[in-house]
Amino acid sequence: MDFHTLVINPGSTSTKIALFRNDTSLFEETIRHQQEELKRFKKLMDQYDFRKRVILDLLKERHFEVNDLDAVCGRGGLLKAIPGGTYEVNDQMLQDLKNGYNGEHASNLGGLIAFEIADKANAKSYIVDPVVVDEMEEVARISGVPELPRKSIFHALNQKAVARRASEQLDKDYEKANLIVAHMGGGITVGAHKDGKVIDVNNGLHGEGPFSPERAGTVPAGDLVQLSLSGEYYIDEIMKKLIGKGGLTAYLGTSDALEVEERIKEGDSEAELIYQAMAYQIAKEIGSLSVVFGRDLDAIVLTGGLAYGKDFVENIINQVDWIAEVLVYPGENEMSALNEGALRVLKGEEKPKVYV
Ligand SMILES: Nc1ncnc2c1ncn2[C@@H]1O[C@H](COP(=O)(O)OP(=O)(O)O)[C@@H](O)[C@H]1O
Ligand SMILES: CCCC(=O)OP(=O)(O)O
Repeated sequence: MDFHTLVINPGSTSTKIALFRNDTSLFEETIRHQQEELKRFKKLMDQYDFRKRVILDLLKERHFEVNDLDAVCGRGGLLKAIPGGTYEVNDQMLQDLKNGYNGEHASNLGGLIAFEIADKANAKSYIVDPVVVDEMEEVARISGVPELPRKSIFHALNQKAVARRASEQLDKDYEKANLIVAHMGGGITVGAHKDGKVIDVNNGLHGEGPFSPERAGTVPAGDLVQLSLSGEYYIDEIMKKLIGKGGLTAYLGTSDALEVEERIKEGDSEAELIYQAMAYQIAKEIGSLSVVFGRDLDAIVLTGGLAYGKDFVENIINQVDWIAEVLVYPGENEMSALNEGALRVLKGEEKPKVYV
């Protein structure tokens, strides 16, 4: 029997869509959204109709009938912290995605849009390895302020998929490998994968780790408090400085690394400094996680959209290759990882987990 699965992956700077027949990709497309285009939406949920329309228009262009779908699998979402796996979308999940239980991120739209499209087609809807997968060790949760424990919010789906690929290349079981994986996209997360678990990782959403094309990363905490209380900004404006309008966007007015690279080629020294600083912060994050493994690190893995940037990647490698071998997998494997998660359930090889 053939299973047709539509995969939906809303990211901070793009909407990715793919259609699979069993494990064969029939098409995959990335629609990049300029800041200008998303700026008109005040809240994430305001993007719902826009992102759904993008997906449905594309299916129409490809002459694919929604009713022929067996499943729709979305990337989700800022739910409660949960173990990895495939979850069927249910009412509790819809509610938590809508309310942003752990905050706002484009992937909240993944499960919601998947459910609506699947519901109309009488198909199943799932999410796989959402950004809240939490395998952190207790020692890594301590932040220094008891009311503010560190949280595991990261590119779980791609980090896990790429870590498995790297382990295979190293001829090791993922469950026995020691890896540092840096996912470098609209957000940037760097995770310590030990024996198949991500035991430490920066919270890629809420102001921790390297700055990214659209996020601030770690900022001086006291100064942030002062700025927040200065009376010059509403809370939403401060949050936007951390997520959405931080990082490259704040310094250079764009989240598009290709544009930044173009500007550097044309001699823009400000663009060069900021781009170098982003590479420097990623290298420092990798360096700090390396102590988790002592001398037993198998490899450092670079992935995500920014890993296509040759000079950018070279810059990071030059700073960290003394620590361990560096493997580079540009882009991400999220679409096939989502499809595989749904397919395992559709084929009855695995039971879907229930979100409560
Ligand atoms: N060929 C490329 N060279 C350098 N940077 C690239 C390339 N392709 C995409 N990028 C950059 O990668 C970032 C987006 O990465 P991606 O993983 O697609 O993000 P997300 O899924 O978080 O939206 C953007 O800054 C984009 O400009
Ligand atoms: C850290 C949560 C996942 C994330 O940041 O995804 P994008 O880079 O796609 O925005």
